[in-house]
Amino acid sequence: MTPLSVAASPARASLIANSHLRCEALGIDPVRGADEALAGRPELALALQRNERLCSHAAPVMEMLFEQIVDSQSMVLLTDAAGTVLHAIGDSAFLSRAARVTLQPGANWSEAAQGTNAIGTALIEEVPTLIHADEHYVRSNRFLTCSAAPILDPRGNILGVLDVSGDQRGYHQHTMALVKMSARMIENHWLADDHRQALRLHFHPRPEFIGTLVEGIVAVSPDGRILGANRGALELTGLSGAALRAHTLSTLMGVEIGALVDRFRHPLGQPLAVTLPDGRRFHLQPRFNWPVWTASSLASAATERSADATSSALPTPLDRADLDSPVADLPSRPAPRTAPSQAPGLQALHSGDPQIATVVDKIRRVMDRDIPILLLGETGTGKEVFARAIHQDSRRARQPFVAVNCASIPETLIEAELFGYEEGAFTGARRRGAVGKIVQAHGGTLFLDEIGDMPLSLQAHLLRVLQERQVMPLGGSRSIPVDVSVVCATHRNLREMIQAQTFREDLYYRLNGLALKLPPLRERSDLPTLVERLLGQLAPENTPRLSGPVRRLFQHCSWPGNVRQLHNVLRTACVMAGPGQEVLPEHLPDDFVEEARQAMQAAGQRLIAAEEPQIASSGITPPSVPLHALAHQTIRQAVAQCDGNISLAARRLGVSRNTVYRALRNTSD
Ligand SMILES: Nc1ncnc2c1ncn2[C@@H]1O[C@H](COP(=O)(O)OP(=O)(O)OP(=O)(O)O)[C@@H](O)[C@H]1O
Repeated sequence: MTPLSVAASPARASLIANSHLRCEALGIDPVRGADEALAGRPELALALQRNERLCSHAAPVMEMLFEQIVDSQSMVLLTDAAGTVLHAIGDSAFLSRAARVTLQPGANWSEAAQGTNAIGTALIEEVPTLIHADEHYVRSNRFLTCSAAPILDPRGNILGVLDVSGDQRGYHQHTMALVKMSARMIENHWLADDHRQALRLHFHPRPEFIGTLVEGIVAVSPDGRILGANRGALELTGLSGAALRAHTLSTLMGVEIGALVDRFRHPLGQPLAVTLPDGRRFHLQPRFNWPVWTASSLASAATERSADATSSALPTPLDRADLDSPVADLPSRPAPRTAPSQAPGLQALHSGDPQIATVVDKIRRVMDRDIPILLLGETGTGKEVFARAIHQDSRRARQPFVAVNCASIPETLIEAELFGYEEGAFTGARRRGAVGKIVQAHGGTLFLDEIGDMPLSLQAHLLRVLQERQVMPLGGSRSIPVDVSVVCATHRNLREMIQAQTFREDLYYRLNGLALKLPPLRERSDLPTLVERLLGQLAPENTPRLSGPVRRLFQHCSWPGNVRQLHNVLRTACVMAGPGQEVLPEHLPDDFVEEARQAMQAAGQRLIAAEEPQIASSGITPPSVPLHALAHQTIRQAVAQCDGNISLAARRLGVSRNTVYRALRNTSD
């Protein structure tokens, strides 16, 4: 094959120059290269186990890609998000040349390990990257030409990199296009797998492009929320993943979900023309799983939606339900890397309250110093939001953030969930073995939510793992080294638990490098700023604003559910008021207005009669049983009404799943 010249562009030149500067700053020797050794077999086995899902989606695509480049002195490689090569296929003669520069499974091709190279530089720049011949920083790699494209999950997190590397004399300009298309194919498989039960809308400005690799795809829940999108959808709509997920089908495309499902009952229906709010026009064709998309599921979803509307960039109950799905629980699922668009950093949580400012300041001082952080506070005060922000701002941000809710996992399963188990340790569905959450968090952050609910019997095991930094899976004989930063949270008083001998003192001191209390919302002075931000996230375009009476109700509410409750109330308000409208008391949930009105009356204030919503006239007699018992009873009733579906019950009640689990456990009421 005749070598072709590599197209030079200012953008590519500056990308390479920046990468070379980074290599200089890292002190990489261009002659000797970096000292990075090839990982041993156990490490590679672990990386393969952690990325099993990525490998299974990528393998057929890699085979197909290799068929296109066969006999061209080159190879196809797949790496994980850290640049470790997981899988390689290629011409045998070239494979042995590549092995001389450790371009083989188990080797790390991050920039820090190999200097400027397509895989490592694509991971840093997060764009498809071509590095040709002398552009490689390390001399021994200069016989190569490499085209790499990052592979992203539907929320924009990097899963890994697909790369074609070959002899630089065989460079072909089409290789990069092939790699990009193949990476997209893997991403589309991933999206379809993540949202097997969701409605998927395939769209493009030209109907003949639907079904090709340039189409956009969005996954939609039965109540019309956008759950995820492929890269094509982001490019075609011009919206970020977070902005897309803040939409519903009707706010984005002006179509109601029921009408759409009805229209496409016939599988050969013609594509539907839709217009986005900014005037872009598309043709769309849905794909969905008929048994799941029955009229009744749509009807119940619609009922739910009236109380639980649009989603936000922050994790919503629906995101959590999605994460809790069997697909998401697959042990091989790599934990998401937190992308800037997905979780706010600490700065974004700063909204003018002095107590929050102190918390943020203290966290920044201990950040990246291997000091475990313990977050305390009432339910809904944002402990998990803070944990994600800590991870996002840490040097581990590109690695996994893995959250384990010790209250929601049955006691009998926590051990297997946390520590993993070897093949054969169990029978039945769990026969195959699984990587535990601690190993999944390797390199990143492990968030142990509701640590006070960790069974006493497991506390010693957890302490040993944290001290020795090694995990022994159940039924296993080999320990796995782990490096995790630990953030814990609880609403319980751990000191009292230590006295009652239900929490180990040694574990408490191991977890409590810095304990921080998040203030309840009623004590925060930044309510107006918080409201403004949340409204902006919930309805980025045409943000509604609060009327005077609603602002007064908000000021007097005691917010027992804290920021979670505020978020839920505003979400309902946005839908009820409509885009860009003023939020009036009648747009708020009745029970909330009732509660806030009583608080106002107690404070000697009244809403002006004209402003009072109808509910204001209902009288309430004080209950004859303790309030917490009533609350638990209500929760149990809601769970029964939702046929045991905890997420649904929590969503309907506007409380966290933890609160529901706690109420269920507390059978003494
Ligand atoms: N600072 C914040 N900015 C925006 N939204 C927030 C903030 N803090 C909390 N929220 C909202 O409140 C919800 C609950 O937050 P989070 O799960 O972090 O609370 P928590 O204290 O961990 O609650 P629990 O103890 O019940 O698990 C989030 O999903 C988000 O919608």
